[in-house]
Amino acid sequence: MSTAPSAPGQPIASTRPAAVSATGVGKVFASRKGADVTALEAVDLTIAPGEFVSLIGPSGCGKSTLLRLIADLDSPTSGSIEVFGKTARQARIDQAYGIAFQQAGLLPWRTVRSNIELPLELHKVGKADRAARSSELLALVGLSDFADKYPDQLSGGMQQRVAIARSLAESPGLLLMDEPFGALDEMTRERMQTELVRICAETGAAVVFVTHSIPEAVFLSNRVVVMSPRPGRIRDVIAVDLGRAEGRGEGLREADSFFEAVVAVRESLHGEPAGAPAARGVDQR
Ligand SMILES: Nc1ncnc2c1ncn2[C@@H]1O[C@H](COP(=O)(O)OP(=O)(O)OP(=O)(O)O)[C@@H](O)[C@H]1O
Repeated sequence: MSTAPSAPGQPIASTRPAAVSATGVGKVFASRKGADVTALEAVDLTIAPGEFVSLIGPSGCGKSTLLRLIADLDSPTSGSIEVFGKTARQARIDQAYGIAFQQAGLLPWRTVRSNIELPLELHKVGKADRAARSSELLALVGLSDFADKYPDQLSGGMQQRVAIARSLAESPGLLLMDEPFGALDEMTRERMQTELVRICAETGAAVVFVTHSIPEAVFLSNRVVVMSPRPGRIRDVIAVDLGRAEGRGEGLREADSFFEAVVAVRESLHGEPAGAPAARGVDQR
């Protein structure tokens, strides 16, 4: 995947509509007591089809709020959001994206297969097509042997893989993920990251990924969006070029390029001036 955005917050060049286009987005939560909370201010961000973008920033800086606005689970107070050239509302109606959050959110009384098939069932996809699609997805996330198990018979990492398979059921061009690996142990988390890179390469989905983990953001992303403390604004957009999915093995986590990108994101988060020596070799736009 190409990773050469043309300007801060701008996507890689493409003639297709952007996966996400946020322009001047602000969000104020009104309070009855008069102490309104400005969660987001003047957020401009364009994400290209197939691009993986992480949002990172201090607690309460508005990462989840931005994701919820893209998903049309809430509305911006100012500015606008488009998903594949449609309003966020229309994109939701058209099922233009899949969602995966920290809790896998599986239905305990349904098998793994029928959890994955749920969105298809809700959209009246026929039984045979559902079965074919869920078999494909089970293979994609490496759970073919667990199709008939129930969620409580799976580990946390396996449950997250089911949730990811479910979010991919309708072949969305965009995945919205809010700390999907936050509850996993470190080893499982790293394995899941490797799998997610592979799945994204195979499906071509763009991803907006909220995380608190700098290494996770760097390992997964084409660009890391660093947000400032509340009111959340985009402080920096750091392009990361760690190569194609096939090359992102475990060794990459010990490579200089990985380390340099981690340092660049860390320094940006801590508010150090762009262009600090440790950020050399990483695009700091
Ligand atoms: N429904 C709401 N009503 C009022 N305030 C809200 C609401 N949702 C979020 N906020 C406030 O907006 C700000 C941003 O919250 P948000 O959950 O987006 O932050 P975050 O960066 O995702 O935080 P964390 O990293 O801790 O999950 C916070 O101050 C939060 O208290």
